[in-house]
Amino acid sequence: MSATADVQALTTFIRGLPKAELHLHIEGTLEPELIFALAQRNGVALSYPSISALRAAYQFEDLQSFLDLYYAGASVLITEDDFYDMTMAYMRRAQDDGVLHAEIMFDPQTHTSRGISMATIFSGIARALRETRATTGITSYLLLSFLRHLPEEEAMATLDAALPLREQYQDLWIGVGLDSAERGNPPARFARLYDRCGQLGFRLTAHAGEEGPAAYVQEALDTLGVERIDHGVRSEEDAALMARLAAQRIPLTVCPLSNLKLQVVDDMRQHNLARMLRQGIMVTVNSDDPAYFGGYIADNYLASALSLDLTRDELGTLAHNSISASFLPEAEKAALLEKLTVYLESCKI
Ligand SMILES: Nc1ncnc2[nH]cnc12
Ligand SMILES: [Zn+2]
Repeated sequence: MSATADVQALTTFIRGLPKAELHLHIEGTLEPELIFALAQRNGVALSYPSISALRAAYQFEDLQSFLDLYYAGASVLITEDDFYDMTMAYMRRAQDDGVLHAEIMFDPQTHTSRGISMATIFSGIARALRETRATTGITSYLLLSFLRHLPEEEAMATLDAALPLREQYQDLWIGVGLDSAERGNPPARFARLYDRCGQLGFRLTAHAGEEGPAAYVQEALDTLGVERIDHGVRSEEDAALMARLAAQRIPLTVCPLSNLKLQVVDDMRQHNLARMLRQGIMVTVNSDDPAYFGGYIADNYLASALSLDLTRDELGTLAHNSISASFLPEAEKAALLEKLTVYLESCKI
């Protein structure tokens, strides 16, 4: 087979892999085309003259340089339909990439600070997720993410504003996360918030060890009590932590193209995804903010496979990990894992 045919076959294999996406910011799925369409619909002024000029600005030197554009892009989201359209666009892409279950983060503070109501945000996103579940069978959960560059009191107020909606969205809103600028904003600043969220029965995740040190991963586990770490790639700097992650099977939701675009790694061939996988760490592959980082989940699998020489068995393990590390009930996990087994068997014939 030619190299091109090889890549095509690999792409088809990856797209067909039944998988879960566990680290995805819905605001990070806003493609420039949709940003411009929504800006026009809502009369929002943008600082870029054209779609191509905006796309050309997607050159980031670190997390903060990305976040500045990401928050600016989210300013076009005003109405319930805007949140619906954004979410539907992502779910269509996820379906094309073989995603059977998605756990989606959203940042209410990015919107409530502009006067958008919590009800509008929930309603638009949830309508798209429920419609997708009904028409395709793809399931999804929502993780309400708090912005760590803002004070804990504001996160508490955000939780207070969202809680009255909990019952209405109990089929979707099952957990919380912590995102935004990591350096200088250690997890421990949100200990009281996480204590409260844990008591309320929410599943707990937090970004840690993306740009911040391995100590933040440890702190997210011990002080916040999270079950899953978003990113966690800098855990490798602490051998004892690595041993713990492996022994306790603590999932890391790794986002390879994000790490490349935000210069967490200089080259995909240096990414530690394969090393961690081969050390028995429960790594998963995800897209983070696909509209900004040049690829959805299948692109992340493919870039990792090509740069790190992942075998098809290893790609199967990554898909297996994604389902196992999800917050689905055990019976639903088992059903998805069965689909994965059948798929992998069918590829061997
Ligand atoms: N990769 C990332 N890290 C931290 N906060 C984010 N918000 C959206 N994407 C993020
Ligand atoms: Zn993220």
